[in-house]
Amino acid sequence: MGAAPRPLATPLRFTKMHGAGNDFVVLDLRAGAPPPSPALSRALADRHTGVGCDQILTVEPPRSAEAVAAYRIWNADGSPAQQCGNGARCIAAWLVRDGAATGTRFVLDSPAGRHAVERLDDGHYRIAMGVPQFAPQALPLLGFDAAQDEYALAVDGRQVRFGAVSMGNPHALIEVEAVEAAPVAALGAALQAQAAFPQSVNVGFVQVQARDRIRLRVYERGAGETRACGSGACAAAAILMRRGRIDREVAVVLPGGTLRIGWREDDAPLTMAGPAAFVFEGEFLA
Ligand SMILES: N[C@H](CCC[C@H](N)C(=O)O)C(=O)O
Repeated sequence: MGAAPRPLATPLRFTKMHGAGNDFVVLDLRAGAPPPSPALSRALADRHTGVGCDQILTVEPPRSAEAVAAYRIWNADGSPAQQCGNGARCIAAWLVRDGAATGTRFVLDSPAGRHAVERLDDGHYRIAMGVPQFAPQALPLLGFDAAQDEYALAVDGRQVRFGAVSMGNPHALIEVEAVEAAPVAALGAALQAQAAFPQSVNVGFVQVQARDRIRLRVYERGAGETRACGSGACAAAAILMRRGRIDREVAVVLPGGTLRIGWREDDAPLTMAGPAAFVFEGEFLA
């Protein structure tokens, strides 16, 4: 029998949550504890030896006078991210349960900016996710000077056509006939590896079913395919709305659930509404 694992000097309390199946470990750092190191993020995210999650979310003191709190995001591979739509809804629900957020409307700060939050009657949350940025430099996407409805790159000898937008984090979008048949992992990883995406990219595969309903799968940067990607749903809707392919209110059907995106006009913030669920609380000892 080997020696027992030496537990952490002080157990790390966490809350396990998910938004439409995209799952998170939430850490309360409002008392000033440092953010998780990449190694700790990977240890927490490990689905066999850790808690298991797609991303780690931290709750932190607000950065602006209007906000009740700030949040930050680390992917399962330990890399930081500037935005997480499903995570924003979970942070909102966490702050309501904590008592720090009262009423039905409050503000959160994220690395991507400031977000108005609305608590909805059905327990869902609507988040203002900011104005989509189509300039290639915003992702960054190298090799293109100005925003295009569609880009093309040679990937493993094949021309891949995609849309691109930043929601604070980078997104590429490929239209497919049927999402269940899409080469999500193979093509997602291949596109992420392109030099044109120096900070990698989240890769969405979208099937337009109607002008108010799309199906989406996302191969996320730093996590692989997730059951839902909130900023990915925003990105897919923004790209398809800008192309005139869908209306300005759309249901985005992901493997883990459905999100509702609205974007009334191009220079207005895009909004995303959907669920946030608590799963369990615990102490991480490893
Ligand atoms: N993988 C993303 C971060 C998490 C986004 C996703 N989980 C969401 O709900 O928006 C990135 O590296 O930009």
